[in-house]
Amino acid sequence: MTIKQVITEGDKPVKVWTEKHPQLLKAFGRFSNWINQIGTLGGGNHFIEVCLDESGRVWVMLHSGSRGIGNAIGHDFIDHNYVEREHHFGSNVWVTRKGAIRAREGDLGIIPGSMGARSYIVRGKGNPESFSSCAHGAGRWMSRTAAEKQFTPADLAAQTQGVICRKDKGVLDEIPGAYKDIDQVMANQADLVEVVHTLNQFVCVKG
Ligand SMILES: Nc1nc2c(ncn2[C@@H]2O[C@H](COP(=O)(O)O)[C@@H](O)[C@H]2O)c(=O)[nH]1
Ligand SMILES: [Mn+2]
Repeated sequence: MTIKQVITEGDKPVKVWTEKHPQLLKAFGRFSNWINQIGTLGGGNHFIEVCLDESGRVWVMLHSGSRGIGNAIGHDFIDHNYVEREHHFGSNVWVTRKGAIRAREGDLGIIPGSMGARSYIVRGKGNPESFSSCAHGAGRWMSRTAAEKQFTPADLAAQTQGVICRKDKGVLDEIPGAYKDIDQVMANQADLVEVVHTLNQFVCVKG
C-alpha cells in the first residue's frame, strides 16, 4: 500500500489486507486512527534528532518503530525479535538481544540517552562475559504513568533546556527524568564498549 493510496482511497486499500487476513480486522478495530500512522516515525520514545558531536560535526539520529497498525501486522506476520546462531563459551548457541545490541570487538553501535540527555556512538570490546552485547539505550527507570503523575510541563521545559522540541503534556511520559542517567549507564558498561563520539541534540522531534 502506498501513502498516496492511503490518502486518496481511505479504507479501500486496507480492505485488500483484511479480506485476505480477516484476523487483522480485530487489530484495526482497536486502532481506529491507523490511517494517520502510515509513514510516521512511530509513537512513544521514537524520535529524529539533530545533534552535534564533540568536534561540532552534525549528526542526524533516528529511532523509528511501529505503532498500532505496524504492531498488529508485525505481531501476526513477522518475528521482529531477531535471533542469531553465535559461538559463546565453546558452544554454538541461539542469542536474542532484547534491550541490548551486539558489541563484538569493533562493532559500532548507537546508545541514546533521552530527549534531554546526550547519546553515544560506541565501539564494541567483544566482552565474552556479556555475550558480546551492551545496553542499547539509557532505558526507563519510571513508568509512563508514573512520569505523567510526577512531572509537569514546566519540569519538561527545564529538563530539555536548549533543545528545540515539544514541551507540552502530550510528551510528558518521555521526560528525561523518567530515564536512567545515561552517563551512569555508560560507566557501568565501560568494559563492554568504548565511546567513539558523544552527541548532544539541539533538535528532537518525537514521533
Ligand atoms: N537521544 C534520545 N534518546 C531517547 C529519546 N527517547 C528515548 N531515548 C532513548 O532511546 C532508547 C531507545 O530504547 P528502545 O527500547 O525503545 O529501543 C531508550 O532506552 C532511551 O534511553 C529521545 O528523544 N532522544
Ligand atoms: Mn526501540
